[in-house]
Amino acid sequence: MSEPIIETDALGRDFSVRDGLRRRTVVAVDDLSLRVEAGESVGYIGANGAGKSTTIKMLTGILVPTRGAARTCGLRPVADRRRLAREVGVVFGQRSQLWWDLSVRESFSILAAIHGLSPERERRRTDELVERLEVGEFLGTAVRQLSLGQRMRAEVAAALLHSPRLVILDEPTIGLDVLSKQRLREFLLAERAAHDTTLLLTTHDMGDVERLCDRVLLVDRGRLVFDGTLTGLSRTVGAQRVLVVDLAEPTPDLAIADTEHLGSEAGGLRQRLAFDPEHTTAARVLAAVTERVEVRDLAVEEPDVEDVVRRVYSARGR
Ligand SMILES: Nc1ncnc2c1ncn2[C@@H]1O[C@H](COP(=O)(O)OP(=O)(O)OP(=O)(O)O)[C@@H](O)[C@H]1O
Repeated sequence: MSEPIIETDALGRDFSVRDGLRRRTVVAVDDLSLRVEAGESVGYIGANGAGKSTTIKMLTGILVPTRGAARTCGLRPVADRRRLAREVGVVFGQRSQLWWDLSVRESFSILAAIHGLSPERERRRTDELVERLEVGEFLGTAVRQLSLGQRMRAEVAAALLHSPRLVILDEPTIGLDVLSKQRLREFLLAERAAHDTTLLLTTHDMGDVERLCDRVLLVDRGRLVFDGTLTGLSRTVGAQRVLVVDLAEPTPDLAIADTEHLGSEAGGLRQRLAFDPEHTTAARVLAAVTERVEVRDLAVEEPDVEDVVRRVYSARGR
């Protein structure tokens, strides 16, 4: 087997925090052992404070581990941090890595210089990313004047300019509208297909995980509690789906076998019914509803990551 892109062995990190007059140790990450192969796309998920950012910081050499070891792209993240920067691209959804007062084009040129790209490679790669991320129309605009969607496209292009083998994205689609999310996801999929790029992303958006990731790692209180596919994760907790029905007339709360009534809106014109896909199907629930009342419209909502995570946590006695 070829060398993994990420490999950790019992990795851990503690923080000492002030608690009144005393100091207390917070175990942010503990006993984390995992292996991510080249070309994989992995969703790293967990509730707020589970330890995702701390893991990413250790993998990229920003934080020194308290215990254990990590290798990223075959390098030691802290000791080889400068070499590692050439292999990894990082995108933070909530923090800009671009120069606020410079234009997007100028930011790209500086990054190309930092990474030591030849003029030819810089031109080719910039052209490719500008076209595929549709950045051209605002290349000359100062970063601070961009909309969130434009800025995220510019951030992603900047992080990928040096063609990193590993791209780490921390909440890449947060705050984006549906269309911008979709375009960003399509781009990432195409980039992965074209260059066999490895993706590691943290997100609270199920859509990101569903569309982009073939593997999910779930952390709880710093520990890895699940490693597998999204379907496998949903199955472990019997994740629910929700059928939303718009009815022809106001209707009292529907009581349908194998469903849980989650709520009604507009005096019963819209109702939400949760069901477990292991026990019934959307079609069967819909059939039972249409026996009682005329259905005008419907939608099936997938469980979101938060919901799945909550269920895993409650199954673990939290
Ligand atoms: N610099 C720090 N000093 C003290 N405690 C910290 C520090 N960084 C993180 N922690 C603590 O470590 C734990 C894990 O935090 P971390 O930011 O890694 O979680 P996260 O999963 O990324 O959360 P979020 O989804 O909110 O970003 C939390 O309890 C957090 O308060």
